[in-house]
Formats: sequence, C-alpha cells, structure tokens
Amino acid sequence: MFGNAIQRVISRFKNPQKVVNLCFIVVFIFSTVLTWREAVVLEGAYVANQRNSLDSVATLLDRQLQHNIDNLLFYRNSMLYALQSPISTDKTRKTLADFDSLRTQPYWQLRLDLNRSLPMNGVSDEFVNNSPLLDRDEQTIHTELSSALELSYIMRLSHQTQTLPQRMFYASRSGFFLTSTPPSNDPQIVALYYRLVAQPYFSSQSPENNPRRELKWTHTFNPNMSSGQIITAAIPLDYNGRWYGVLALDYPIDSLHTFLRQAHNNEQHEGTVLLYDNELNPIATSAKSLPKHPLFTAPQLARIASVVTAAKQGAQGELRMDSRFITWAKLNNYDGLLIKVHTLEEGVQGEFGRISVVLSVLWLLSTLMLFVSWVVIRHLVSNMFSLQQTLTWRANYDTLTRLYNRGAFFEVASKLSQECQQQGQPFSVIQMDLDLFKSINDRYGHSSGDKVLAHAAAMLSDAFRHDDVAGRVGGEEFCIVLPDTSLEEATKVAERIRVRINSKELLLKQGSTVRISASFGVSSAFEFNDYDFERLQSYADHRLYKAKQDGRNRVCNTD
Ligand SMILES: Nc1nc2c(ncn2[C@@H]2O[C@H](COP(=O)(O)OP(=O)(O)OP(=O)(O)O)[C@@H](O)[C@H]2O)c(=O)[nH]1
Repeated sequence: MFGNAIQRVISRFKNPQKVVNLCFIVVFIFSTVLTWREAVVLEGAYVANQRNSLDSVATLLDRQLQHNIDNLLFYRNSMLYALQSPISTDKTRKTLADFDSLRTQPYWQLRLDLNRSLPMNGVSDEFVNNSPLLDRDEQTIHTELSSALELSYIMRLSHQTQTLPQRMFYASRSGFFLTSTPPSNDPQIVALYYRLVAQPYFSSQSPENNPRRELKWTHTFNPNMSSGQIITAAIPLDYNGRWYGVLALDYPIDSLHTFLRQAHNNEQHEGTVLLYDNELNPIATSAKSLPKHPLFTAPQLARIASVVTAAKQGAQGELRMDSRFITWAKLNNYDGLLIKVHTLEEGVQGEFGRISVVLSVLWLLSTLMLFVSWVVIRHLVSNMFSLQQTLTWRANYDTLTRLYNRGAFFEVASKLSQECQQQGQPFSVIQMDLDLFKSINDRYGHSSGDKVLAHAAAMLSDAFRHDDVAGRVGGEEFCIVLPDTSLEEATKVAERIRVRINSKELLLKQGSTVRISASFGVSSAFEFNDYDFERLQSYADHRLYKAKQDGRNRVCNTD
C-alpha cells in the first residue's frame, strides 16, 4: 500500500529518475553535514584537550614559581626588618669584628655557626672600589652584615625542592654574597662574586634600570655551568634610599627540562611543551632536548608574538601553523611563554586522530553504500518507469495496428466532437471495414490476416491529416474522426484511403499476393445537427453496411 502511494507520487513526475537523484543528493548532503557537525564537535574537544594539557603544565610551573617567589619576597622582608632594627648579639659582634679584620683580603668567608647558618662570602675593599656598581658604605656595612647574618640563618632553612631545583642568593653591593649552595673558602669566591654582580640580572636592578623596583626575570648563558643557560628572578633590596643589593633565585635549565618532562609526561599527553623567554628564545622543553633547528620561522615567531603581546598574564590561546597545532599560555609568575606543539603525525596517532580516522572511514563507507544503493534504485526506477509506460500504451493502443483501441478511441473521439460543437466547427466520422476479410483468414491463415490488418492500418494512418484520429473499433473495422471537416471533405478523405488500400498488391507468405479492398460509410454532425459521437458512428456504420450492399470497395455518405 505504502509502495503504491510512493509509486503514485513518483508517477506524477515526468522523470522519476530526477526525483531519485534529488532524494539521494539530499541524503548525501544530510549525512555529510552530520559528519561535518561531528567533526566540528570533535575539533572543539581536541582544542579543549590541547588547552587543558598545556594548562595543567602551566599551572604546575606557575605554582612552583609562585612558591619560590614568595620565598624570595619573604627573604627581602626579613632583610628589611633586620636593617630597620638590627639585633646585636655576641655572634653579630664577632661577625663584624671578623669582617673588619678580613675586609682587605682578596676573598674571605665568615663561617660562624655552620650548623644553623650559611657562610658569608666576600671580596676585598679594593675589588669593591674598582667597580662603579659596587659600594662598601662605611655607615651601613655593619648593619647590612648583621642583617645578612640573620638572613643566613633563615636561608639555611630553605630546602631544595625536588620538583624544580633552584638556587637562592643575596648579592650585596658591599662586596659579599650569601647563597643556598655555598662555596668553599678559596679563590673561587672572587670569581663567583664577580659573576654574580656582572650578570645582567644584577645591573638590571639598579634604580635607573628598575625604577619601579619590581621583580624581573632574565635569561642568561653561563659557560661555567654544565647546563649552560640559566633563568633568574631578581628583586632589589632598598632601604632608606640606598640600594643594598639583589635577592635572586636562579634555575639551571636542566631542572626546567626535567620539570617540564615530568609535568607533561605524567599527564600522558602527546606533543611537546616548550618554555620560551620574553624574546621568544627557547629555554626548556619536555622533549629529550631542545630542537637542533628552530621550530618556527621568523614570520611564524612574529605571528606568535603579535598574538601573545596583546594577551594578559595567564591568558592562553591557539593557532594553526602549517600542519602543526600550537597552543600557548602566558605564565603568571614568569615573563615568558609556554608553547605546546602538536604535529599532525602525533595528532593522527593520538586518541582524537583515531576517532577522526574512524569518522572519515564511516563517512566514506556510508557514502559508498549510498552510491551503490543509488545505482540500484535508479536502475529499478528506470525499469519501473518504462514498464509503466508500456502498460499505459497497451491500455490505450492496439498492439497489432498501433492505432487507438476501441475504449481509448471512443474517449478521444467524444472529446473531439464536443470541442467541435463548442467551436461550431463541422465534425465528420468515417467507418471502414475490410472486404471479405474472412476469406483471407480462411485461405492464408490467421497470421496472414493479421498482416493484412496491420497493412490496412498503416495505409489509413498515411492517408489522414494531422488532426484526424483513427482507431480499431472491431475485428477488421476501423473508425476515423475528422474535426473541422465537412461531409464532402470527409468523403474525399475516405475515397483517398480506399484507393490507397486497393492500389497495391500485398505480399503474403509462400510468395502469394493479395489485393485487398475496404468499404466506407461517412457521416457528419452538420447533416444531422448532432454532435453525439456514438450516434454519428452508428450513422456511418449504417452507410458502411449500404456500401457493402452496393458491392463493396466503395464510399457511401448517404442513407
Ligand atoms: N486475422 C484476424 N482476423 C480477425 C481478427 N479480428 C477478426 N477477424 C476475423 O475477421 C473476420 C470478419 O468476417 P466477417 O465479419 O464475416 O466479414 P468479412 O469476411 O470481412 O465480409 P464482409 O465484411 O461482409 O466484407 C472473421 O473471420 C474474424 O475471425 C484479427 O485480429 N485477426
């Protein structure tokens, strides 16, 4: 029932194949849009995953840096309190006395209470006097030394974190330093102090270079360190308008490498996380080592810089570069950038890549199946359509003569007669019957009779005009309706047909020929003032009977 309904709908369209094509195109577009939608959702999840992955590393690093910076600020505050109200104890007095006796030595170390404090390491007055950045002020040096002694107790308590090893130190402009990794008492102290005050982090804390007296990060290359590169966070120590020195912590790059590797790999994320300084120089990586060749070209770095410069601290974002997906995050506690690089290859091998591949394969499979079913259904519909056309033709036409059959002919003829009546046009009917057809059947057989019928129908079709319509209304009886044709004209047409039919011999089987003839009866609407087709046909049939009576092979148009 449902199938019939579909068939009826399809049959309304002139070309059902176009309907099938349209349906399949709609289904294809629909499935493609659905797959595309899935892909968009998947992409959103992928971006969120990349962001989360970098965010987790950035948060861990930020938390660790925050802890260290808090320590640094605590040490500065401790120094400030101590400078405001220095404590005078036997130990401090001894420290100051030792200093006064050692201050001219090239290097010195005050090792007062090594179980509880760190040693103070210093250089000579001469060394200090030779450097314009340094100043051993006689009025403040003793206060500073006793404050540094207090700091040495506190700094001794600072323990090295395993997650991100770093070194804390106080480098004084008065020619001494405290460090959480103390040296032995040897000439190395001079070189160490020199290096501390010669580094950019130190000079960058002068009042001219750091007027806002804020924490600054610097990235330096240290040939004497095994790891080479160091990043340093430094804050100045000022009291009563005097710049005393710098409190700083530095991280060997190796410790950052290890930290990034652990933080990134613990989460089992794909891709590589890199730490860049504020000039977009790579510092550390979660990979085994920093890439030998730069990861980004100059224009790509400029593109990253332009996006990042506008962003606030802690902000993050992402961008696509050739086949790589880049996620970046600004750290809250470091003036630099974390960048995660996810290559296409890593992406394909990862979870999202596998889902994308499955999604693509499913889409391809569904498209292939859709295509196959489109071919099959198109073929079926094409067969159904041609079958329907054949059935429709057979319902209206006589297969032997290819003229209208009786039912269809009566329908068409009645319609034509009504049209002629409405337009006041003449309308004529010719009734034709083959003469002595039974004898042909009897003599040559039924199939030869069929051949004669087909031949007579062809003669008939060739003889009448374009607007005339003919049909086979009985065994060997034919009828022709002639719109806009008078009785005289119709009689002429009938005569023409008669002559044509009778003019040629027809070759039948076994080489025998036969000349056939037909009799005609003609009637017209005007003479009876009647447009009813069935009555006009019976008048014509009556005249046909008369033609037979009068000797056959003739046209009769009168009663
Ligand atoms: N071969 C063939 N014969 C048919 C067909 N339809 C009807 N006939 C035959 O046509 C013959 C008609 O014969 P009749 O009605 O006696 O008329 P007739 O022999 O033509 O003689 P008149 O009409 O008096 O000239 C019959 O023998 C039918 O069997 C057909 O489709 N094929």
